[in-house]
Amino acid sequence: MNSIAVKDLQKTYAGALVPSLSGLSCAFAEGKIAGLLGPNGAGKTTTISILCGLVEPTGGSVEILGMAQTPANREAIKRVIGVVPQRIALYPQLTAFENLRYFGNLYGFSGRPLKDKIMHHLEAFGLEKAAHKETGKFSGGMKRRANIIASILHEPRLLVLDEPTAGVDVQSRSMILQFLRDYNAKGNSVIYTSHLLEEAEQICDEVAIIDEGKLVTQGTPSGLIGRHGHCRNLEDVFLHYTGHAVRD
Ligand SMILES: Nc1ncnc2c1ncn2[C@@H]1O[C@H](COP(=O)(O)OP(=O)(O)OP(=O)(O)O)[C@@H](O)[C@H]1O
Repeated sequence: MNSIAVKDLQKTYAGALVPSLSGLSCAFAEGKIAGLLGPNGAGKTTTISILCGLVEPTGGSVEILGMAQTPANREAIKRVIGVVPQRIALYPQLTAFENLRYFGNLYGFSGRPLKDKIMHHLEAFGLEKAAHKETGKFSGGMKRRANIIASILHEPRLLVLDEPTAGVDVQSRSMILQFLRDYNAKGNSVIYTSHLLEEAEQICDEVAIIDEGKLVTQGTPSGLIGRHGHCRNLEDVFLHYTGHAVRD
């Protein structure tokens, strides 16, 4: 089974002159860590927003863990997918614990089991001492780690993260990457976006490079590097396919 499969995905935002996605097709096998890579404006966030049902595509089809993304499957998909957005989705005036209790309640958890679950994750992410601190007072790395916990309370089989390691220090990044490896080792699928190609090369079983709303290539990092004699690493592969011109 695939973790996700999108076919001929199209998206033109209301009022936009050019499409953000123009026929994107790609699929990742279940149980892998997959990277969705591309330059600024390639359509990564749009794709992720469509995968998690926040943005309606203008065309094409989406399957999540074998389920077509239809209104009838919305609830079933919500139970198996966890989404960590690029922007921090926490209430700054609430403590970490209060934020996580709120998100846990949304998934139907409450009482002692929810409290234990929250404390377990806070500890795993090195945030137990900050449990009762307002998240507005957290550092960038602490906010990112708490943001991830909010998305895994229901133990989704598929975790989708939009630039989870952007702008965090080395320690938080290392903790987040180890978490992704451990979460994947339990049999869960992970799809994530990043501009850090060295990181993606290390952590991803498979990557898809997209540009201008289309797939340009897909494969394992070593397979893609080996395909081109002049490419020493994933960054060389990325530049080979997307060029050196800067993007708006
Ligand atoms: N809400 C929106 N309304 C109009 N255009 C949008 C909207 N969101 C994104 N776009 C446009 O769609 C295109 C793809 O954007 P998207 O954010 O999906 O790319 P991205 O690959 O995630 O880029 P980045 O690496 O900069 O985050 C861009 O041209 C962007 O300006």
